[in-house]
Amino acid sequence: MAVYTHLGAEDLARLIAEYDVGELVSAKGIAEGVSNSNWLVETTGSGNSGTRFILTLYERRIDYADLPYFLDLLDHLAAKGCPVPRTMHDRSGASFRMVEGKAAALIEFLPGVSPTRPTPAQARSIGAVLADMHLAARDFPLSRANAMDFAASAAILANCGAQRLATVHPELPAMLDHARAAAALDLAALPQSQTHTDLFPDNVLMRGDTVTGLIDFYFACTGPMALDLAVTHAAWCFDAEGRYRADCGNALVAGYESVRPLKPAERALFPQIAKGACLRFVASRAEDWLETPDDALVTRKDPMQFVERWRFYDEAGAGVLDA
Ligand SMILES: Nc1ncnc2c1ncn2[C@@H]1O[C@H](COP(=O)(O)OP(=O)(O)O)[C@@H](O)[C@H]1O
Ligand SMILES: N[C@@H](CCOP(=O)(O)O)C(=O)O
Repeated sequence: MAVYTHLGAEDLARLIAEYDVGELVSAKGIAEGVSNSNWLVETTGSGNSGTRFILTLYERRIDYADLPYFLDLLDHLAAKGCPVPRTMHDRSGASFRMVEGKAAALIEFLPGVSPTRPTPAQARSIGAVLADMHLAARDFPLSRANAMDFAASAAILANCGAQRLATVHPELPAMLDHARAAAALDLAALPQSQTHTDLFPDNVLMRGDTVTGLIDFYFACTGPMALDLAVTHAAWCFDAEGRYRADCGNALVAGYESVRPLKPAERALFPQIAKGACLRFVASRAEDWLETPDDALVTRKDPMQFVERWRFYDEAGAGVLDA
C-alpha cells in the first residue's frame, strides 16, 4: 500500500490547476511502493505536456532540501536521452509544491512494467542503461552525499543493537562486525558520478528487453559508480530461492562495460563493494522490521535475503566478475 495521505477530488483539481497540463480527468492511488503516496493522474493535456502523470506526495525518509537534487537530476538525464521521467514544473517554474503540509511533485508517466524474474537479456539492457546514466550525469551541477553509505549502514545496525537484531533472526547480529569492516572501505579514489543506488527491478520499467523507465531516484547521490553497479548486481542477479544467477550477473556487467569499461581498481574492489551494498539493505530492512508496527499496511522486506547475498559475495570473492 502506498497512499498514506487522503487527497479529495477538489484538492487534486486545485493542485493540477497549478500546472500547464490541462484539466484533471482522473486520479487513482497506486498500491505499489512503500515510501511515498503515489497517484496515477490523467489530464486533458496541454501543449507537449502529455496526459498521464505520477503525482507523488513525499512521506518518509526525504529531506525536502534534497528535492531540487532529485527532481533536477531527472530533468538533466531526460534531456540527455536517458529513460527517466521528466519533472513537470508549475506555472511559477517550481518543481515541487506544498500540499497538506507535504511536498508534492508531478512527474511524467512512463510506460512499461517491472520485471519480476529478470532474464539475462533484461539484465544486459539495464547494465547498459545504468552506464549511460552514469556518463550522462557526470556534468550534473548539483551533488548530494550518500545518506545510506557504508558508515550509515553500520550505524543503523549498531543502533538496532545485537539483542534486538537477534529477535529478527539469530544470525543477524553477526553482520554488525561485517558492517563495521565495510565502513572502513575507502572508495573515494574510484570514478564518481550521480548514482541511483536503489536500482531494484521494481524501480525499472521495461517493455520486453528494452528499458523504458528508471524511477524512484530518492536515494540518488554523488558517489562511486561501481557501488551503483554492485547494488544493481545484488538486486537483479539472484533467483527467488536466493541462488546466484551467473547468466544474469555476467550479462549485467557485460551490458555495463559495453558503455563504460570498469577500471582495474573497480574490478578489484567489486566483491567488497557488493558486500557493503548488501549490508546497506540488511540495515534498512532490519531497522524497518523492528520499527514497523505489526498492524501497518506495509509489507516488510526480509533482511536475511541480503545476508544470504552477502555470504555469496564473501565466498565468491574476486571470481564473481568472472563466474
Ligand atoms: N514515472 C513513472 N511512470 C510510471 N509509473 C510510475 C512512475 N513513477 C512511479 N510509478 C509507479 O508507482 C509505483 C511506486 O513508485 P515508487 O517511486 O517506486 O514508490 P516508493 O518510493 O514508495 O517505493 C511504481 O512501482 C510504479 O508502478
Ligand atoms: N529497495 C529497497 C527498499 C527501498 O524501497 P523503494 O520501494 O523505495 O525502492 C529494498 O529492497 O530493501
